[in-house]
Amino acid sequence: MTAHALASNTIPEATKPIMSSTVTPVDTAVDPVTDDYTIRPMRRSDYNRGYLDVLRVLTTVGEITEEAWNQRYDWITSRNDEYYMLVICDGADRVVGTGSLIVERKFIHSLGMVGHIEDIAVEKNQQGKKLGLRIIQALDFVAAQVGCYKSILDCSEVNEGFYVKCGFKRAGLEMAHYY
Ligand SMILES: CC(=O)SCCNC(=O)CCNC(=O)[C@H](O)C(C)(C)COP(=O)(O)OP(=O)(O)OC[C@H]1O[C@@H](n2cnc3c(N)ncnc32)[C@H](O)[C@@H]1OP(=O)(O)O
Repeated sequence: MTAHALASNTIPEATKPIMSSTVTPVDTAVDPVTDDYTIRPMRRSDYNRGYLDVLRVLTTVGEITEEAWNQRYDWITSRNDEYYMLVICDGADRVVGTGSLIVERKFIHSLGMVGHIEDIAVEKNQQGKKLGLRIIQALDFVAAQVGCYKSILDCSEVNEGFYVKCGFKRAGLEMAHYY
C-alpha cells in the first residue's frame, strides 16, 4: 500500500467495519482499496509479531517474557468491555502500529463514559503513512459506539500537531505524580 492510498479520504468509512453489531472490534482492511495492512484487536500471539518492539518507539518497555505477556493479556481480555487494544499489521503479518482505548465508567454526566486513548505507536519505518491516523480514528469510532461522551489523551508538545490532525484539541493541563 502506498502512502497515497492511505491518504484517501475514505478513512472514516474504512474504520466502520471494525465494529461488529455487538460492539466488538473485528479484523478490517485498513484501506478499502488494498488489504496490505489490517487493523484488528490485539491477539495473544502478537507477542511473536513484534508488538512490544512497536511499543518501544514510544517508551521503555522492559524485558517481558511470553509467560508474563500471556498473564497480562488474559487479564486485559477478561475486561473486554473496558480495554480495546488495536494493532495494525503489515502484509507479512507483523505488528507495525498499535493503540489502546480504556473506557472509564463514571457517576457524573448521568453515568457517563470517558474514553482514554493510550499508547499510540507506529514503527519508525512505517510512520508518515497515515497508520497513526487510522488507529486514532478506529479507537475514536469504538469510543463513540460504546457510548463515550468524549475521549481524552495526554501527549507531548511534539505530537500536538498529529492529534490536531486527528480531530483533537488542546484541553486542560496534564499533571503527574510518579511512584
Ligand atoms: C496518547 C499517546 O500515546 S501519545 C504518544 C504518541 N506516540 C509516540 O510519540 C510514539 C512515536 N511516534 C509515533 O509512533 C508516530 O509518529 C505517531 C503515532 C505520533 C504518528 O503516527 P504516523 O503514522 O506517523 O502519523 P500519520 O501518518 O498517521 O499522520 C497523520 C497526520 O499527522 C501529521 N503528523 C504526524 N506526526 C506529527 C507530529 N509529530 N506533529 C505534527 N503533525 C504530525 C502527518 O503529517 C499527517 O498529516 P497530513 O494528513 O497533513 O499528511
